[in-house]
Parts: sequence; structure tokens; C-alpha cells
Amino acid sequence: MKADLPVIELEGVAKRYGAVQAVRDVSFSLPQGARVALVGHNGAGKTTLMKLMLGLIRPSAGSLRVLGEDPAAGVAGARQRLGWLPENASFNPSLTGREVLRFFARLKRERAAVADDLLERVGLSEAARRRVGGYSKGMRQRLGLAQAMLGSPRALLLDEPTTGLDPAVRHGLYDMLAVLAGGGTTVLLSSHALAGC
Ligand SMILES: Nc1ncnc2c1ncn2[C@@H]1O[C@H](COP(=O)(O)OP(=O)(O)OP(=O)(O)O)[C@@H](O)[C@H]1O
Repeated sequence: MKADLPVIELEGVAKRYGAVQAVRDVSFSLPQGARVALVGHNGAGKTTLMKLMLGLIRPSAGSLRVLGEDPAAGVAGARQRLGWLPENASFNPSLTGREVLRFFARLKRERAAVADDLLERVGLSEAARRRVGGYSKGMRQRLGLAQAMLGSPRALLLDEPTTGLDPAVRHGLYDMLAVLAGGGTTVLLSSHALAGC
């Protein structure tokens, strides 16, 4: 695979749900290590764009490439090289952060030790044995980020990861994303407002 291949590439992408035109004529290209925000009002089409990139839905027009492949082409395709934090991700509140992340690690065929390393990277080591039901919003978002980072994805798609976070926690998250992008991970996040980025 060529090193300069864009990680994510969209060309004239549109998506229609029946009568609703959710996305129209979107084109962009994200190289390795890019850190980009999709900013738009409620219903602007941010989540739709992420689902298209993940291959969960197909475009009505245009084309998408993730590392040169059609993300909707198959389960073993490009989707496995993306990490996704869905909007309003929620976890079983009766499990500890460690149990949650180890569960997702098994789904991604990662070792438990990888999950424990990620908990440390997102600053949740000390809280790892506490139940998620007692986590703050910022702690849950960091757990979600760790879940998205399992499997060493080439790109992270984070759907409104900063909603409900106070400025200090938000900036802590940005610092973490800057480090990841510096290491070559492409980071795409969505937000309602520029102030949220
Ligand atoms: N499965 C669906 N069926 C029908 N319409 C849909 C579906 N998913 C999204 N839409 C519509 O597509 C448009 C874009 O929705 P989308 O969720 O992508 O926007 P968004 O920018 O992520 O919004 P928000 O900021 O509120 O999360 C909206 O008008 C929405 O109602």
C-alpha cells in the first residue's frame, strides 16, 4: 500500500433517506495524521457522513475510499481499520471500566493487556476497577475513546465526543487527540459548534 494514499477520501458524496437529502456533494481527502472537525447544526449530516465512511450505509451518489477500499465492500474490509466513538455511546453501568474494555478487546481479538494499556493512556487506570455507572461524563467519554482506539485503527471517527464536557476535560481530550494525530492516526471529530472543537 502506498504511503501517500489518503486514509479517507470522499468524492461527490450524497446520501438521501427517502425524501430527506441528508448529505449533498461532499468531497474531501484526509491524509495520515490529519486532525479535522466536522462542524454543523443538528441534522446537518455529520453522523450520516461517519456512517458512510464506516460502510454502515451506502451513498446515493459519489464514491468513498478508506485506505483505497470501498468501506461498504465487506466485513473484513476497511472498516476494521477505523475506530468509531458513536454519539451518546453507553456502556453497561454494572461493569467496571476494565471489564467493559476487555469485553470490547475480545471482540476485536486484542489481548486483555492491550485494553489495560489503553485505560492507562486515557487516564482511567485508577478508575479501572470502578463501575461505569459511577463514572462522570468525561470518564465515560475517555472510556469510549479507549474503545475506539482498540485494534490500532488508522483513523478515529468521533461523533460529538465533547458534548457535555467542561472546558478543562474537553481540552484534555484535545491534547490526547493531538498526541494520537502526532503519532500518525487520522482524527475526525464532529461537533455542533466551533467553540466545541
Ligand atoms: N435512518 C434515517 N432515516 C431517515 N432520515 C434520517 C436517518 N438518519 C438521519 N436522517 C436524517 O438525515 C439528516 C442528517 O442526520 P444526521 O444524523 O446525519 O445529522 P447530524 O449532523 O449528525 O445531527 P446531530 O448533530 O443532531 O447528531 C437529518 O435530517 C436526519 O433526520
